[in-house]
Amino acid sequence: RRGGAPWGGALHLLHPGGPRHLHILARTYGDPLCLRLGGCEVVVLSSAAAIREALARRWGDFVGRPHSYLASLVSRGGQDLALGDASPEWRRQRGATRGALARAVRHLEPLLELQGWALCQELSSYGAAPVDLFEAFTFHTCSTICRLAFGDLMPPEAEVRSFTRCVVELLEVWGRASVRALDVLPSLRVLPNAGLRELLRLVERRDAFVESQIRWHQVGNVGTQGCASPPRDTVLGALLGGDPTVPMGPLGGDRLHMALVDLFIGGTETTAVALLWAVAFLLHHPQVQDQVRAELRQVLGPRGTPKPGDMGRLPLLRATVTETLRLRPPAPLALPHCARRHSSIAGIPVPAGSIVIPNLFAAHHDPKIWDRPDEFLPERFLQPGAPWRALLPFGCGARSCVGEALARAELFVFLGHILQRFRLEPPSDGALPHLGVTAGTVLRCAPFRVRLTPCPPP
Ligand code: HEM
Repeated sequence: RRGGAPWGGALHLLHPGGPRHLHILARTYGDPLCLRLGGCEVVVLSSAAAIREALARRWGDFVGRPHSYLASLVSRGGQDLALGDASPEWRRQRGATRGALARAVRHLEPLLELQGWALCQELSSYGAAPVDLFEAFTFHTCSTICRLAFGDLMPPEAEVRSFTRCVVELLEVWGRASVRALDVLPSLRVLPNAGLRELLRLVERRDAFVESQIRWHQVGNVGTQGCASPPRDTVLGALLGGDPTVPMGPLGGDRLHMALVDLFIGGTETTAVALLWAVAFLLHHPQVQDQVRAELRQVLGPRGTPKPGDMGRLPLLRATVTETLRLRPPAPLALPHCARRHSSIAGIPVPAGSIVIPNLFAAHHDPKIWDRPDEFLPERFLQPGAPWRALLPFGCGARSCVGEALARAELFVFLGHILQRFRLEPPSDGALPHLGVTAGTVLRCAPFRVRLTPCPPP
């Protein structure tokens, strides 16, 4: 409808250009863009105004998630916080998880200090050799969630590293075209599928790790610092009912299991790729690196380190993180929503059952809102009147990201620690990272290497 996007346009949805092609389609055919795919209405929203209208103002109409064969297989029949449809059980699961995270995030400062320090120690160990930082970043974002979830009773490092690889591989295998095809072409489900077998093997490994942690904490062990399990101020402790102030708790069974799983799946790779994109842009813009480092030195002195509460005092570091999230939102198409009843967006009728895709990538590149939208300009967020409301890397409304505060704090603290300790330089052949985007649930950047040169003490 609206502009009558041809069937050929719909094929772009499945094409590995992903969000960028949807963005071009929206510019050509308008917003919202309505397509018919395999008998289903798909509505793509490409402006912040339309996304806010659907997900925040009319949240009750669009709070659902579409049914998916694969999502159901990996989430114990849809008991998932992120992919489960809206129901009273889901509402309780989301309320309890948000409450538990919000409580744990209040104690974030020492935890991020420790994790930021450990990250820089690992980076120091690479010496002057150019390195790909993907593995280090995913391990430290996953460890942060482990510390929040399990406190000082978190599993040993080797186990967390192996679990991190499992979480990353799971998203990679799930995103393969041969596996995704099972969602749209049911007839393929009767054929053997190597990707699906691998996906189910990874789900088993993921579940074994999470289940062993829940069991270990339920029986009331004693941690290295003598605290009884589950510690009240951890996410798992609060979800198990250790904290009566957490609303809608306690959780149990599959809902508890899948809530924990979602913290790891939702928070590991997204946060790590945001850090990687920040490093990639800073390699292209060494002058921004120098300015952020100067700000860190001036505000924190020679020994201070950035804390989550310093965002107001370190506006350029914060703006650098924000500009990275604008240009490369780690979840470029968010997660699909489903219309629970007949509704409308921007005056266009949307039938019940339609799939609604918020194209955050397009909204963040909208030339009507953003001046020079394709350029990395952190200073745009230092100016009065910057269009903050058009920035939606975590979505908005009733299904917005539950880990937003944690992710923002991690990105700010980790990037600050790295820039205080190291100059980011390209390898000796001068090769700069490729900044192009590819399709996928998570917006990965092409692998690149960086040299980490220790900064001389001020
Ligand atoms: C830079 C990092 C992150 C980004 C950009 C991001 C982005 C998003 C987006 C766009 C959504 C979908 C919103 C929608 O459906 O409209 C989402 C959902 C979600 N995120 Fe994040 N996220 C990040 C980090 C995290 C972290 C650290 C956690 C937890 C520890 C987390 C847990 C979740 C969960 C559980 C959901 C599902 C919420 C629901 O369906 O009700 N995310 N996130």
